[in-house]
Amino acid sequence: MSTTLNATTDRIRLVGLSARGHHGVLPFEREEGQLFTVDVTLDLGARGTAVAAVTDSLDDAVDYSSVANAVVTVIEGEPVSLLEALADRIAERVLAYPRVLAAEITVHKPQAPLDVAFEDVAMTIYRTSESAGQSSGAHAAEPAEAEHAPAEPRRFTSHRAEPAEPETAAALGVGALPLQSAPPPADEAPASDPWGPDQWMSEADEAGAPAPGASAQDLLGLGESETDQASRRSPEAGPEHGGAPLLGPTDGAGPRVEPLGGFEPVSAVDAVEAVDGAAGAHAPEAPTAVSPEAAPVESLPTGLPVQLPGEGRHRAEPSSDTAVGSADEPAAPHSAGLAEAPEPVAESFAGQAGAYSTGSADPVEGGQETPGVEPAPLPYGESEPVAAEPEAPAPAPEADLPLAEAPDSAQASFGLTDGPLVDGGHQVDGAVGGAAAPGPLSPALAPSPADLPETAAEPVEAPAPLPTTAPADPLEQRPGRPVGAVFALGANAGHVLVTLRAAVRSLKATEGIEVLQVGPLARTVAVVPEGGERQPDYLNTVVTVLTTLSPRELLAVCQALESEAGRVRTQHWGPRTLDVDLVTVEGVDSQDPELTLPHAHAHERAFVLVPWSQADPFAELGGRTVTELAEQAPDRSGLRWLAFDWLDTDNIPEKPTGPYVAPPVVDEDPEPVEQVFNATRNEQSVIDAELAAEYLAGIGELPPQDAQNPQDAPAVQQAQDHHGQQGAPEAAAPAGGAPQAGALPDVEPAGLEADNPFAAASFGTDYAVPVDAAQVPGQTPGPDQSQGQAPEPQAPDQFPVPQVGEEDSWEAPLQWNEVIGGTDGMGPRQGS
Ligand SMILES: Nc1ncnc2c1ncn2[C@@H]1O[C@H](COP(=O)(O)OP(=O)(O)OP(=O)(O)O)[C@@H](O)[C@H]1O
Ligand SMILES: Nc1nc2c(c(=O)[nH]1)N=C(CO)CN2
Repeated sequence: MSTTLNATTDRIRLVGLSARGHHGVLPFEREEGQLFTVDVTLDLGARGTAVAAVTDSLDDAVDYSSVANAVVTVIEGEPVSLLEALADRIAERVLAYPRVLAAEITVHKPQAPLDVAFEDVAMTIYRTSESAGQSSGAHAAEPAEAEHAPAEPRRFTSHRAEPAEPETAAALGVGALPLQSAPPPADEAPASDPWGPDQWMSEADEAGAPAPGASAQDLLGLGESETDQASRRSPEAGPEHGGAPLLGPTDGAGPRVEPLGGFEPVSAVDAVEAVDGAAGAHAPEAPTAVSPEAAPVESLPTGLPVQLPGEGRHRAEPSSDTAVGSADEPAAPHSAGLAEAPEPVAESFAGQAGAYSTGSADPVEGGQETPGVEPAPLPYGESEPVAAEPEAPAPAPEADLPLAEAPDSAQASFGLTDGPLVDGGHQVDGAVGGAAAPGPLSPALAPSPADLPETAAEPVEAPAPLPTTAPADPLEQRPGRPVGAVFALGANAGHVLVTLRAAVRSLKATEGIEVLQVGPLARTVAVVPEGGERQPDYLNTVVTVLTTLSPRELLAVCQALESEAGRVRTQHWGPRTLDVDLVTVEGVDSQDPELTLPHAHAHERAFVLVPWSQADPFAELGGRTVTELAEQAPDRSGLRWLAFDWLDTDNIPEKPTGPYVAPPVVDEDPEPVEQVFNATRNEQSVIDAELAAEYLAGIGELPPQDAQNPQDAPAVQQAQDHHGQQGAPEAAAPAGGAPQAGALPDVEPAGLEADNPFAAASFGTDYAVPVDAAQVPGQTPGPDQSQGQAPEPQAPDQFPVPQVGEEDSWEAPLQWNEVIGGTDGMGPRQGS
């Protein structure tokens, strides 16, 4: 196969078309997806743009925006195993456009699961239009043919430059234009495709786009598999590496796999170039991103040791039945400077959609939502685009009502019903479910018992029947569309690793919650109240989600997870088998002591901020980036390591050592909770409504029509029960003590041992000592094991400074490493 790509042909180049795809050989690639970026050079032949140049009409041009969307649709479409197959499908798609004589496709897979540091894997193929080849052989776009183009301009001005109109191109006489050998379907996404395209990324999913699906011929013999690639020690060994210039002729059957020096995804529009100069413009640009695998440990703010992931990265790991997929993040550039930088979920939650708007069919920018249109909910995995052109009447007047005045019709289309109302922590009896439709998340997020470890917490149950009345508590309100939320998890007693894994699984299985990202596991020095007893290191992580639950329901989820992990509250900031805090809920600001949002201390906790910044590099909190906050957090030096594959492998760094701390035992009766309504919804903070619309489109749902209806608000019964039993005492107490950013204590590190975990947390020294240095069996002080108790908590009127103890006082205690980790369910050593 020859090429028409040369300096004499007109070309359109789209660079950095990025989207999340689920292509790959490995199961996790199929499940979790990853970033793919595509560069496309369309060869229009010699003077291929001459007609459009004269008419200045899009009808006579190749609509690059349509091409861009078609490419993204392929990326997001049916998963394939090999880059070869993906590139071929993209080539086939773009070659179906009239006037496109040939195309060079480069597919970047910068997060490919290689076991070596790398920046990118890129495969380039070059394909000519089959018809071009047939009609004019290797010279599909001879200048002589192109010269006919301007001769009859009136004949083609009425044609749109879309696929499936080959006659249009033929009429132009601009080269030998391709026949439409692969007429595209109107709907590119297979109905059963569990990774159906994000609606907002495929709005130009036009009828002219060709069908995906490479021919067997194309799929055969086009190079090695990604598994083979991954097994090599270097990606340079591709079959055709290093040969042809990128815009020069290549063997159409021979994709290239190139290690590139990085790339910079850019928006399709910005990136489009009408390349009319010489070849060579395809040189890799200076990298602005550091791939996770390639990033040095030193790139982390704290310089802490990092366990590089064995499979490239760690993201949310959907359980086998949670492959919703459609809420995956859209194209987004990599973050820079992070040792592990999974692509951000659609947007940082601080900038997401106005989910707490009135919720009743409120229109969304971009026409993603269709007020009044209520198609039947689709099962997960089915992709039904949200109508782009609403046929329904304008939003009802009540859509603009304040939240407290939201109509009672709100819940219907979400179907998140059949649960008791969480009414400030008290179930309202007599509730009746309002909607029969299943919740949009429930089918896909239904727990799989097999997925749960032995000690896994049970998934939070589906909401129960609904009451007819409820207080106008903003925290009770379910969002009008899925919103972002962030959970922080920490544990330092019991089987910590098992517990945290179980908690993540439970979150994934919780109805109304879709886990987007699971942060790395961070081993952190325990931050304890000033004067408090030292504690073993924590393992911390953060989970970002999309949710349709109300803030109080999310708090109930937190408490249910804690209870399922066997947590009992014996002291403020005491050792715990599991602590789950709700860090943020998009659009919600609350000073309610029972549920303060954002969490009162999150902005100053490196053990929250660092995993969070890794899970969502673009996250913001209080107007500052989480990354920045992490760097300034007083406990930042208490980070010992990060592990990114912690859900998938036991091959994590050294687990915390020190005395085993038995889970505390409850010793007090619950007290009633005094409900305080002191929350607001800050709709001004919500700037991107499309994310949620895209999410809903992806799961085959429309936004709820009646999400504000408190009577339809469900509850998590299990969580509710736990809340009432165990959350009450502490919930009744003010959760104050949160300092303002910038008012943190300035503590000096003098006199501390570098490997003193408590000192490290307290005094901001750069703590990056090898883990072994901290392993001093029997030397780590901690609470009294015999009682599992620690001193009384101090009044939380200031940021607690981690306590620096005197000499270690414990003797030969059971080492935490012996009980903390593993999935074997082994309990603490007895009799030691
Ligand atoms: N954003 C929030 N997330 C979780 N709990 C919160 C939040 N805001 C307030 N609370 C209240 O805080 C109470 C105490 O929570 P918890 O026992 O987890 O505190 P802690 O872990 O000892 O301290 P911290 O909340 O500072 O981590 C809970 O009963 C809950 O009602
Ligand atoms: N390192 C670390 N320290 C803590 C943590 C935690 O999760 N990690 N949680 C606390 C109370 O929730 C108090 N201190």
